[in-house]
Amino acid sequence: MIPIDADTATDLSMRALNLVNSGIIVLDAHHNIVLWNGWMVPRSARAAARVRERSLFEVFPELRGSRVEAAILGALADGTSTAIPQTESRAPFPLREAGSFDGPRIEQAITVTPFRDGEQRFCMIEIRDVSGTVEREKRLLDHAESLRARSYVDGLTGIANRRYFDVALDRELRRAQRAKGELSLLLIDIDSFKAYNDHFGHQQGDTCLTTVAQALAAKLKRPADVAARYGGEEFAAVLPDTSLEQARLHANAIREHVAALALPHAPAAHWPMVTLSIGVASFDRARLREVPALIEAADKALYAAKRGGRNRVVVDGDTPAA
Ligand SMILES: Nc1nc2c(ncn2[C@@H]2O[C@H](COP(=O)(O)OP(=O)(O)OP(=O)(O)O)[C@@H](O)[C@H]2O)c(=O)[nH]1
Repeated sequence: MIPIDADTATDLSMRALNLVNSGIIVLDAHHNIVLWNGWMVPRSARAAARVRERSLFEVFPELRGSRVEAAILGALADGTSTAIPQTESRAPFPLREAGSFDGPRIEQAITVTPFRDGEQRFCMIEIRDVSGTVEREKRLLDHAESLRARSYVDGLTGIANRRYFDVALDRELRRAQRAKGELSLLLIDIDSFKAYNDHFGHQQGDTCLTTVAQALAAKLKRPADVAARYGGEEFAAVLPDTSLEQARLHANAIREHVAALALPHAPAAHWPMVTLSIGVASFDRARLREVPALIEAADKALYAAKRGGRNRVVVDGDTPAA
């Protein structure tokens, strides 16, 4: 091995420092820059010769009052090391992708480490580019968010699915119980849908389901109202702050709206156009205070609407249809 003298070793150290894949700045006790490595040059658009012996806060005045300034003061005064993760202070140094003058700032993770040379104090600032990590994190969060949103949406009709309905009904029922409020539930079924499928085919059946779902959602105007596909050709609506009689009116408006679309039905159906039967029940402290009882009451009313001839609304407590 060829022996290396001290000067050569220093020269090699400097060259290695310029190859490091993060920003290295060394400051003296007066915050003046004594070292500015090669990584910093294209990202700050400042050559080492232009910044050496100048105060860091003169080169980057915006660092005044920042977490970075506090860390530097701490390092030079008390010898404290500080790590500033990107989550705490995203991009304190105005550094950009090499060659880009107006692009977004590089996301930065920063460490400030004090050291001494004899009596003299220094501190080293290391800046790592964590933009890739931040971007990946953001993509993962976006992906998780879209999965969560999709897991609550019915794939065919685009309205809320059964899972969302269960969550919403449970939440609204608890709220009604707590606040002594009102809450109504509609169970909605497309009449003679088997005949529709048999006559027009399953694909047109799917289109019909989507049209009805969208018409139902469009009739529910309050933000807290929920229209959901309950299963198959059955839908449900959760209507907070709505009494039984108000819910009857809503249900009739929905029924009339869908009948007025005049979607042609199969010859074997009860009515010449696509129609709905709707059962209505409301939260009732004495009798219908839990989800299963409320659903059962709405389902019984729906069954009565079917027996009563379809294309009608039956409300829990109405005289049973003949
Ligand atoms: N096209 C399509 N049809 C569906 C879907 N889900 C359920 N159905 C059909 O809906 C029909 C429901 O039929 P039934 O439960 O016998 O009731 P109905 O013919 O609507 O008669 P009533 O409810 O008594 O008026 C069945 O033929 C199911 O195949 C779906 O996602 N797409």
